[in-house]
Amino acid sequence: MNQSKEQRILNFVLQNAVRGDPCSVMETIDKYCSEKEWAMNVGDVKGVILDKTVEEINPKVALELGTYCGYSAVRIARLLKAGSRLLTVEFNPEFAAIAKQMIEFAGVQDKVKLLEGPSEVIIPQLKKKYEVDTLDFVFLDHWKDRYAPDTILLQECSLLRKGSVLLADNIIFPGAPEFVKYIRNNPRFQCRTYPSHLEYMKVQDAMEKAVFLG
Ligand SMILES: Cc1ccc(Cc2cc(O)c(O)c(C(=O)NC/C=C/[C@H]3O[C@@H](n4cnc5c(N)ncnc54)[C@H](O)[C@@H]3O)c2)cc1
Ligand SMILES: [Mg+2]
Repeated sequence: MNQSKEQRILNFVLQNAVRGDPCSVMETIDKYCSEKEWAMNVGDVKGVILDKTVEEINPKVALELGTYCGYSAVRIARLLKAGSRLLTVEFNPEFAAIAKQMIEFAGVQDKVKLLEGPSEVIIPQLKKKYEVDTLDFVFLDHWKDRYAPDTILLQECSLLRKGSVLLADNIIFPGAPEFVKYIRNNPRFQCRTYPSHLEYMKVQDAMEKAVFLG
């Protein structure tokens, strides 16, 4: 049975990246996806916006929705201080298995907990089952029509506190119109748009940062 693109990306990392070196893993994925097969990782250009946001917040507890191959999980986890953790949610078992291997190869497994299942099921379990009080940072990069409902769900589950920061990928391409409408008109969020480019392409994209005001 021929391999999936995601399996080919993982194999390329296992054969070409330096084990235990998160930057080497990110660079290797970016190299493969810009030269051989495009894939929907946040990538090296928007990745800098992600890095700056994580460094500014220095989150103790971070949540990622949509692990995919684990590129942004590695990217975020490499910046987390000792004792901080990233919970990343992925419902596709094949992608979850690939991401798990990617995270372990990068050597950030002690900071990352991969939760397999749909965000709408996992989010309501975060407090009791995963011992979360509130989230300092949330990276949204899953199906774009889930951004708004999951942002509402996070609030309903009291997982956001004054100052919690959401960062959403793909505000322009593929776009998340319901989310943008919801968040920008919402007095409980302070929003800012970061124009950028789609990963590995000369296509306009943007990220939206939304700070919960409590
Ligand atoms: C054809 C085409 C390709 C790519 C683009 C451009 C483009 C560029 C980008 O940066 C993109 O992020 C995307 C994009 O669609 N991302 C969706 C990413 C989903 C991942 O998250 C997983 N997932 C999806 N919903 C859930 C959920 N509820 N609970 C748990 N996991 C979920 C999936 O299992 C995938 O692992 C697209 C435009 C058009
Ligand atoms: Mg994306």
